[in-house]
Amino acid sequence: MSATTSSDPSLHLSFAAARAENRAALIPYVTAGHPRTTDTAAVLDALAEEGADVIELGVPFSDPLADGPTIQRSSFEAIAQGVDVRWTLDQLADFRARHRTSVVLFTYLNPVLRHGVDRFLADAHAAGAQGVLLTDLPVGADPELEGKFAASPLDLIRLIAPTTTPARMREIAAAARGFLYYVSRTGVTGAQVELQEGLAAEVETLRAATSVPVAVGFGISTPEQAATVARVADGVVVGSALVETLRTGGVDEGRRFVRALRHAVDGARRP
Ligand SMILES: O=P(O)(O)OC[C@@H](O)[C@@H](O)c1c[nH]c2ccccc12
Repeated sequence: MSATTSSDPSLHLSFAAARAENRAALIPYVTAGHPRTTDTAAVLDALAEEGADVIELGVPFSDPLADGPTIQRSSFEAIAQGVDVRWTLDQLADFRARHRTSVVLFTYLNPVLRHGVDRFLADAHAAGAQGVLLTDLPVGADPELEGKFAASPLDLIRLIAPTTTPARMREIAAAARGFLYYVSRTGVTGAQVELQEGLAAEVETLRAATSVPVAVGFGISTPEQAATVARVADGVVVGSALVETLRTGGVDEGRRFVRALRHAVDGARRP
């Protein structure tokens, strides 16, 4: 395992750099191996080159319960091409040799357990990941497993939903590392048209409860929506809309979409 130095990428530094420029961090999500395994290196390069602050890289899983149709489909197509934890980490290591953009691995508990938790933590760190988001590991659900993450250099990213009670919210906010992910609406991932009313107030409440930045995701599909969220949150996550653009338009269209998101988020500077 490589030793961590102060010049290594970190989620803290990525958000601090965005904050210093008075802008929100842009966090695109892509599924590893999608649309084609041969696209992944170019997709990741395009995200970094177009100014992603943090990349959320999905390790496809066969039962993606939290995902809507677009990301489910991308996961099934990637799995059909043989994509797994090992392959994804190899792609990440390859990317890390070229770019310093922070990377959060997104997956479910099952692929991590299959790979072996200790081995996953060591391999993900060695490949150059800064964080891990496991949608089916709620705070306090498995203290032993969570302890292993806490002892590792990787930040375990926690999710908060509009349905999370205030008491539970404080618990999660206190346990947060790297950043807090506020799910801006109930349901599964996927592009939608209207953003939840009252988002600004929800994000303010969260920011007051935690020492880490608050990123918002779920249903942000256009540059205009990204700009709206960028005015109130520390980070903006865009998944399904980008995955769909990559599927229909390939890497070039995906790159143009991220450029448009970046431009919109930069134009939404906060007071
Ligand atoms: O796809 P959307 O609606 O843009 O939402 C972000 C999202 O895809 C990404 O963060 C993500 C992918 N799968 C998830 C599962 C749970 C929480 C978050 C995610």
